[in-house]
Amino acid sequence: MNRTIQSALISVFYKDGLEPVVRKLHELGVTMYSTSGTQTFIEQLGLPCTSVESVTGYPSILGGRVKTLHPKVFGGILARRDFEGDRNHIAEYEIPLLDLVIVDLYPFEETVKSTTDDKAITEKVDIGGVSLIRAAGKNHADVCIISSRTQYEGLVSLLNEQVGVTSLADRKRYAAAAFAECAHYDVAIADYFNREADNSPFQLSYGNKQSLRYGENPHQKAAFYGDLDELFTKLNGKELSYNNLVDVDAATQIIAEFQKPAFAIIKHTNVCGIAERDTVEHAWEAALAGDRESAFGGVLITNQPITMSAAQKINELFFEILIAPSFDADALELLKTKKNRNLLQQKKTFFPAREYKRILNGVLVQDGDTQNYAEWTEAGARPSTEAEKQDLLFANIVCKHLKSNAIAIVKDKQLIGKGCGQTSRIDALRQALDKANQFGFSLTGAVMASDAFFPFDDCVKMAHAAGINAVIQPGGSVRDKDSVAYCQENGMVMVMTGTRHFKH
Ligand SMILES: NC(=O)c1ncn([C@@H]2O[C@H](COP(=O)(O)O)[C@@H](O)[C@H]2O)c1NC=O
Repeated sequence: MNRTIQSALISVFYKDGLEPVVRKLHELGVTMYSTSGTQTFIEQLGLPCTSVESVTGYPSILGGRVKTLHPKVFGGILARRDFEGDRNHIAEYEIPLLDLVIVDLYPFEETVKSTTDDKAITEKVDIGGVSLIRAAGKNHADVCIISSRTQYEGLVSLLNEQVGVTSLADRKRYAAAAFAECAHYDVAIADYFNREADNSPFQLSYGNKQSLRYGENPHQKAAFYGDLDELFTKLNGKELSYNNLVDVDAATQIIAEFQKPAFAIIKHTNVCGIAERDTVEHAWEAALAGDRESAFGGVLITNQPITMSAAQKINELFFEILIAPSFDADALELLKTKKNRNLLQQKKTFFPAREYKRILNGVLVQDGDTQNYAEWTEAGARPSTEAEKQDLLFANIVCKHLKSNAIAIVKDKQLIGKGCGQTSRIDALRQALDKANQFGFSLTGAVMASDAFFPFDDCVKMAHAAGINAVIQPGGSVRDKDSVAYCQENGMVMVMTGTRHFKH
């Protein structure tokens, strides 16, 4: 059933973007009712607006906590136009019918992000606005609900096209969005109030659906829910794919660990090249040299601005995505010459505080792996030298970002060999040694990191035979003493961290 909009209740927190809407409503002869701040805004535009107070006969009380919460407002929204009983009540209590409700809620999530003041946050729990949205959504048979300022443009187009008339399909679509808005808002509130509760339910609500071309494979439908614009500015390239996003996530997490100039190359979420150097250009060269073969088609990330000299070298490689905090103008121009290449300017570092994973018929939730090591116990034949310590720290971080079982071999802050996703630790080491040999790296003076303890002394033996003399691992095996004894007897450094970094 079509409905002509003759009256509207408008109560919005942010007034920006509202002007074209109220001008259009005025042009259509719609009677506008508003709460105080919104009324002032509309009147300052020179448009007539009736206060909600004049409808309810009450002033806004308790500092605005109660302003629209009144039968004369909710009666006008909830009344079923084709119910005689409802029509009689409307007439008897002189309730103005409301055909359109426009609400923009108090910014609860923004307030949580901007302050820790519990009172200020609690005050931003919108009561009246949510009630208006729910009421109008429920009575979508007669009333149209606009529940977010992101819908203003669409509403103006609709009012233009249909000259102030809404169809049932329009109102249903807006009602669906309205209930989603309320659900999202309530999840944010519940999350805040349950942040320290042990038995809090697991609930997540992400708006901003972005449909993807497909999922991990072309036959899988997929979408991303989140706000990429908060993290990146896209400077060039085609739409990011599902697999691209997964790799961008892995890339941003590993680069967040480095303060000095570093460059990392990611393939299928694993880092295949990474180095720390004095400049971005040198970091790039060293990262690439670590595994020139795997780097092809990779996702590249650095924590430094991309200079022209770095761009000229990066430009020689076929890659999918390059992420950097900024790009020099000439560097950007050069890199943009390939139109499908994604260039992302990272606005802020990102490391997840919580991780989620669907398993069986539920969800696993855990803290992000923010810790690098709990202790630094030198258990080998001698303590590590300063240079070894730097490489051991580096290797430990790299290993943390590889799929288990993982081994990382590092020399002079350059990853020269890695083994990951292996079903045995010794296989991971074999893979890492093969990689180092493939590119002709000498292993003398290199260090080795393991994401979890050595169950046997076979890994330290194999590493030693290859020329590696410093090892970092969490420890914790019932047979730790075998590996430790071997290191002690063979002049090797062995650091125990007490922190395992499984990544399944
Ligand atoms: N308490 C109420 O009766 C009430 N009715 C509407 N609001 C909110 O008040 C805001 C608009 O207020 P104003 O027009 O005074 O700037 C909107 O965000 C709306 O969601 C209310 N405030 C919070 O609950």
